[in-house]
Amino acid sequence: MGETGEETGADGSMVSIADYYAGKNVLITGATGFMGKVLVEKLLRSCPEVQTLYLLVRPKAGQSMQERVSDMMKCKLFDRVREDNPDFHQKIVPISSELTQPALAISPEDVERLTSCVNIIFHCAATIRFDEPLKHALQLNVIATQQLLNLAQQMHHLQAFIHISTAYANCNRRHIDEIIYPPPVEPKKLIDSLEWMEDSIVRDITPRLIGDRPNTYTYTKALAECVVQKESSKLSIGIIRPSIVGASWQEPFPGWIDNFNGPSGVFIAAGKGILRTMRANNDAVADLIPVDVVINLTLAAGWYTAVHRPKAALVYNCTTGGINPFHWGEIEHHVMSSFKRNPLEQAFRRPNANITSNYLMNQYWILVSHKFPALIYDLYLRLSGQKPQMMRIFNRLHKAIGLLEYFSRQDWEWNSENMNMLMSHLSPEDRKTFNFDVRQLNWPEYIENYCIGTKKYVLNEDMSDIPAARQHLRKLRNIRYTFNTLLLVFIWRVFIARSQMARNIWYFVVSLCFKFLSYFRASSTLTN
Ligand SMILES: CCCCCCCCCCCCCCCCCC(=O)SCCNC(=O)CCNC(=O)[C@H](O)C(C)(C)COP(=O)(O)OP(=O)(O)OC[C@H]1O[C@@H](n2cnc3c(N)ncnc32)[C@H](O)[C@@H]1OP(=O)(O)O
Ligand SMILES: NC(=O)C1=CN([C@@H]2O[C@H](COP(=O)(O)OP(=O)(O)OC[C@H]3O[C@@H](n4cnc5c(N)ncnc54)[C@H](OP(=O)(O)O)[C@@H]3O)[C@@H](O)[C@H]2O)C=CC1
Repeated sequence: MGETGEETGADGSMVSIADYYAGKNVLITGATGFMGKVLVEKLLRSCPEVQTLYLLVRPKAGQSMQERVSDMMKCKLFDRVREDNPDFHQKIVPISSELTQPALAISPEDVERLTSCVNIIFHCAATIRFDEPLKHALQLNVIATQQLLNLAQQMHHLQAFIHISTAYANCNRRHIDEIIYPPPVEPKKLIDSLEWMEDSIVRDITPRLIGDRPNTYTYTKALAECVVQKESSKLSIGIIRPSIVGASWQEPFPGWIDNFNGPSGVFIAAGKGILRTMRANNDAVADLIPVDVVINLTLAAGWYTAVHRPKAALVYNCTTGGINPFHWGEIEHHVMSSFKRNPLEQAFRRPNANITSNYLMNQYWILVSHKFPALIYDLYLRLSGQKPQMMRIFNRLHKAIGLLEYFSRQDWEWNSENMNMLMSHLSPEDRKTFNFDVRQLNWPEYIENYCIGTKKYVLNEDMSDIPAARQHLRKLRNIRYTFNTLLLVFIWRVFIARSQMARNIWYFVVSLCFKFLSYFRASSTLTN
């Protein structure tokens, strides 16, 4: 490990976060991902004196790493940085790297360059898929982390290594402290044993290995924490554990989001009127955390780790539930009302999703509100000479929500003392610039911006089209009324009009309703 971070400025006062990053060379993995992009943007905007950002990037989908990084910098997320400094791209140096390859596939020249100048590492890259085969998740989330740590140890001027984990790495526990729990298995042993196994054998034993964790993602993230901890005597390490990372709260502008992960895909499916039911506990805490909060905390933790050099790796549970709780029932309410005010274009049905913790109820609504309409719509498509597609969409949706339900049906308690400790070390100015105080978060406002963000930045829909989208919802409502009326007439003709007994029951029910109505009217006249 290289030199220490400067604890105080020239006047003896504690250096601010921006002052600390001034002149520093920063290495970032996962910079093309959702959180990585926000990290790069914030560093450039709020720490304008930072020297160079080295981004480990792989070529992908026919694009070279240079092209990918140039595209990334054109993104709307960087508008504010571009305004402040049109030449900001000069601070960014992409380094070709495929994290699943030996030595991360970094060229010897680049290794030389990195080891001689990097001061701080932010390790964001990971596979976050819940259905990732164990071998691949292990390769990327654990082995690549180990290789990055090996590289970090060769760096002469490294002051801090910040690893992004997840608050759900230990989701097999109800209460989660800011400590690294013993691993479910010794990572090295697992790596050695899986190496010679065929993929089909690994697939068969995966459920036994992951035990009471829901997927290979949380399992390998737990193993990665242990791998990181093992190096904490040689490096100054911080581990950030965010819960469910959502759209931005304030920075660089409210509601920025660029993917379907976590709740975003659920919100969109509900806004499009496709998703009508999902298993979730109304009263369970929905531990969403805005991406800008996570990034502010990450940068502050980088500063703290470099300046204070804690003896053991410090873990920061970055969650909202214990500080400013909000529940899935409330999320459902606000998401629905937001999409009614700001509808998405070309909705399949009017947005009306309900969550329930009851398995049978959910199955009933899947049948009535998902499969039946999909069947009718596919029939319509077939009859009009088009390819049926709705059932296929629902099957994919059911697979996705099936993987998410583990997280929406229960809640966890996270201790977040280190987050509070970190906040207490910031100057009032830094507390504003790198705000991660979620007590100030106004949930209804945040959810509204989140939903608008999915519309604008994920679906690329224009806000000026909202009147047309509203008109479309009115059309859908009229179709529903017409359909219900036709169904009632059909039921009457087929079942009631043909049987005396059914007619008697029908008249009895109708007269009971009338009696109830006149009683209700009479009693309300008396009270007035
Ligand atoms: C109003 C109701 C209120 C409800 C309240 C309840 C909400 C509950 C939400 C609970 C969230 C819990 C999250 C827990 C997070 C743990 C935190 C973390 O650490 S880790 C972070 C969390 N990690 C995660 O969240 C990862 C979870 N995701 C996965 O594991 C996989 O995506 C998959 C298995 C679900 C689908 O795999 P597969 O079938 O192979 O599909 P591909 O992936 O290959 O995508 C193909 C295409 O489809 C697109 N698209 C994708 N999703 C959706 C969608 N929902 N819709 C539409 N589209 C979607 C996608 O963009 C792509 O487009 P293109 O590029 O082709 O154009
Ligand atoms: N999103 C969330 O809700 C949460 C995320 N986290 C953690 O935050 C971190 C970032 O997550 P997020 O930004 O959402 O994830 P994304 O999937 O958006 O980004 C993943 C990043 O990792 C890179 N990467 C993946 N595989 C490789 C590879 N083989 N070689 C090089 N780079 C690779 C991706 O690059 P490429 O563009 O080339 O694919 C991308 O830049 C992860 O560690 C995750 O575990 C923790 C809690 C919640």
